[in-house]
Amino acid sequence: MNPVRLCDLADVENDSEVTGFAIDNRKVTRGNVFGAFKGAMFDGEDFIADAVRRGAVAVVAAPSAAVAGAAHLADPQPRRLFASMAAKFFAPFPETVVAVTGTNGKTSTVEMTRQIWRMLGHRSASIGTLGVTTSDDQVKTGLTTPDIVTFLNNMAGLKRMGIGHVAYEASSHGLDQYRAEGVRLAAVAFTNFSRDHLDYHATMDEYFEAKMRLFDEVAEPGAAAVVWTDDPRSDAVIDRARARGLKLMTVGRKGETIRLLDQVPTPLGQILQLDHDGQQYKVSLPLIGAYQSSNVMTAAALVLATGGAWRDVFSAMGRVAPVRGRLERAVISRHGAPVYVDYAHTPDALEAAIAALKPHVEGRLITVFGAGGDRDTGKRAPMGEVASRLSDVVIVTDDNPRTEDPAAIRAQVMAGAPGAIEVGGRRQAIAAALDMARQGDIILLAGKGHETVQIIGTQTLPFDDALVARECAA
Ligand SMILES: CC(=O)N[C@H]1[C@@H](OP(=O)(O)OP(=O)(O)OC[C@H]2O[C@@H](n3ccc(=O)[nH]c3=O)[C@H](O)[C@@H]2O)O[C@H](CO)[C@@H](O)[C@@H]1O[C@H](C)C(=O)N[C@@H](C)C(=O)N[C@H](CCC(=O)O)C(=O)O
Ligand SMILES: Nc1ncnc2c1ncn2[C@@H]1O[C@H](COP(=O)(O)OP(=O)(O)OP(=O)(O)O)[C@@H](O)[C@H]1O
Ligand SMILES: N[C@H](CCC[C@H](N)C(=O)O)C(=O)O
Ligand SMILES: [Mg+2]
Repeated sequence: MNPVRLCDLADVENDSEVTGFAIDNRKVTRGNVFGAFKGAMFDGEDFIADAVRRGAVAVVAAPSAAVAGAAHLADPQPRRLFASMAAKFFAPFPETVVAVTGTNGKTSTVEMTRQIWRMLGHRSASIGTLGVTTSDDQVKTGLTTPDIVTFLNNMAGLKRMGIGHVAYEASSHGLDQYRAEGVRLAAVAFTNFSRDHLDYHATMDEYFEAKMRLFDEVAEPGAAAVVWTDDPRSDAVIDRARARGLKLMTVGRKGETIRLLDQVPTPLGQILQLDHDGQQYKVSLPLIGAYQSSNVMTAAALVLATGGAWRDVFSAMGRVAPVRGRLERAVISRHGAPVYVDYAHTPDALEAAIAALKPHVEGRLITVFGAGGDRDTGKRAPMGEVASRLSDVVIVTDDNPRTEDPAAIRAQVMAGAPGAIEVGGRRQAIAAALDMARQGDIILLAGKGHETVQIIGTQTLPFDDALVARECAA
């Protein structure tokens, strides 16, 4: 293969050979392009000299950065320039890539998109909170949208494996930091919008704008835009999609592409009555939770947008498998109460998860949850409020307290949850819920879903809600 030269990647006359890309000086090797960005914790510009010492041939940084001994590729938005150069370096990528944004439902939607493509005979993958998932394997990356170098490297690796279809989650952090782009998108999707991450974004509008980068900038005109219609922000998203020249496809109760006419919960799932092209269809979705119907419809539209035939897509919708940690039934207690594990970690998601289980509760709904440390503090009381308004028993406990005092986080959640029981230590809380549950009750363990650790202080300890529930039930 011909060596890649700097002048192939950017508008410069420098023909130095480029061997790779790095955003962390400690990972720089000879011939790399180093991206020096100002972050939340560090200023990447402080590491430029070391990166050059390690052999960086070019540094992508703000115009004001001091760069000596390597080419300075200056841009007021260095992350964007870095992403576009790295994309040229790592290409080729899978031919059919779609991206999903929204506060909740991204992981479920990309995973269902992957599954439906697979059922249609395509080799497919999803990238997101669960890691990189293919039909054979799941490799964790640690973040929903990993850093741009890992992201593009993963995409190129999937292409080399012969995978042509990829659905990825574009988180607001990822979009804001240009770490989820560079790959041509066939379609983008919007699931919903509600409170989260206000530790990072100053206001709800700023949070929304970060998500809208996917529609306004990352997707090229002509790509399809799948929009869930039943969210207060849906119309704004539809306007953005039109303004950008995207091919609009809407799903939901007001959807034009797939309309939800009716939804009836059954013991093992739900029956959806859908309209497509003026015809009515009935889907037996083997997943409980009204919210999963939104996700499966969005996934179905993404597959339609990328060439799937309705007949095949429609039949595949009835065969999607549960997504790990999303209303996953972990165990049934000794007294006959099922225990569900769900990743709800926002007020809206908690409401959706509780609403999902409500139709199945004969006795009491017992909700166990906490709120993450070093994250949006303003969502804590509202989560408490939702849980206590909609459940019969609420147990407030710990969920990744990180560097905060767990008792102080619990107190902030309790402030919104009158009558809740406080149990420090998540294992103790789960044990307490299993102890009190009787036949007809349902237990919801919310907030950690698929996670397999509890982060306390700077320690990352093994912890899996589903496993702990099974242990407590034994
Ligand atoms: C707040 C946030 O999103 N931070 C992410 C961001 O870091 P940052 O750009 O602010 O970086 P920084 O640590 O301040 O460092 C600045 C620069 O100096 C470089 N550096 C730093 C130290 C050093 O010794 N050498 C060096 O070169 C860094 O590589 C970086 O380029 O970019 C890093 C890599 O690209 C991420 O690892 C890091 O995620 C942190 C660990 C994190 O916890 N992020 C969470 C909040 C997050 O992003 N979550 C969303 C999920 C949201 C959702 O799904 O709801 C996600 O997409 O995963
Ligand atoms: N369409 C939806 N509407 C409302 N709530 C939902 C929806 N889909 C999922 N949820 C809730 O949000 C939780 C997280 O779902 P999922 O992991 O699919 O979302 P996500 O957007 O990937 O979340 P994250 O931002 O943490 O990556 C679920 O466990 C459920 O409680
Ligand atoms: N993507 C989310 C996940 C939160 C999950 C919850 N268990 C927590 O740790 O707060 C975040 O990083 O804010
Ligand atoms: Mg996710």
